[in-house]
Amino acid sequence: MDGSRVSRPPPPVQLRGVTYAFGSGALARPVLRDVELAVAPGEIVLLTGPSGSGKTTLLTLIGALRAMQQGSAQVLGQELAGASEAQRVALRRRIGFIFQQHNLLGFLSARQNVAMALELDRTTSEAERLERADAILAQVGLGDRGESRPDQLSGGQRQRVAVARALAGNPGLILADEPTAALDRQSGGEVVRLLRDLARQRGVPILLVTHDPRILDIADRIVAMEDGRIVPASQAEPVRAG
Ligand SMILES: Nc1ncnc2c1ncn2[C@@H]1O[C@H](COP(=O)(O)OP(=O)(O)OP(=O)(O)O)[C@@H](O)[C@H]1O
Repeated sequence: MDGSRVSRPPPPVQLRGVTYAFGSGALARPVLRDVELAVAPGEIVLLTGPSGSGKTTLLTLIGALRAMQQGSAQVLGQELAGASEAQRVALRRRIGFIFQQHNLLGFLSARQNVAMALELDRTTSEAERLERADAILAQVGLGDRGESRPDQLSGGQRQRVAVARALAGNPGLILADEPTAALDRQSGGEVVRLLRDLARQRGVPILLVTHDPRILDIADRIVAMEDGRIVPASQAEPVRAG
């Protein structure tokens, strides 16, 4: 048998020649230049680099939060170059997002915030969604705080609710943008270790943008960006411990 014809599933994220600019014409300002990056199944990749190097722009392209301009981005089997808005919306529903600020709704309880992520699943009742939310809140150590609103929780607890919400819909990929930026050292470390452990159990890959040198040890691989390009590890500026 010809082994070369056995088809492997494509990696969850495969970028080729991704180039992106803000503005147009003479005012066009390139922020991503020919980016090549792959994330393997279950892999935890940290994306670091100086402010303005293009990390967040890259993450929002992969998350189908903005339209591609040049190059190819295959994410969970969807090619994003030329994808329609409907295809991008459908892909976003298969990705768990975690942002710097927790982005929880202040007037909803923790369990309602998590259950909301399941609302797109029309096969489940509200009661079932809340039950699933309670189960995942227990996994992030907040089994007894389901009725608390975000303003009744600490920063670290809020971010753990955000982790629960991101995982609740069984995503195929987690994208996180500076998830520890608003947290102190201890709670930041706890949140990302929890995220890593839960993602590992489920085999979900993570791409996480961070400036935080204290959490680099959670990564399977660290990728550095400079001036819109991925730089080989040997050329990357050393990340200084804060
Ligand atoms: N909506 C926008 N319009 C115009 N320029 C933008 C826009 N968003 C970002 N930029 C610019 O694109 C460049 C890359 O920004 P980006 O946020 O991707 O960098 P970053 O590496 O994530 O930075 P940081 O670590 O500070 O968040 C920056 O120079 C930024 O000013």
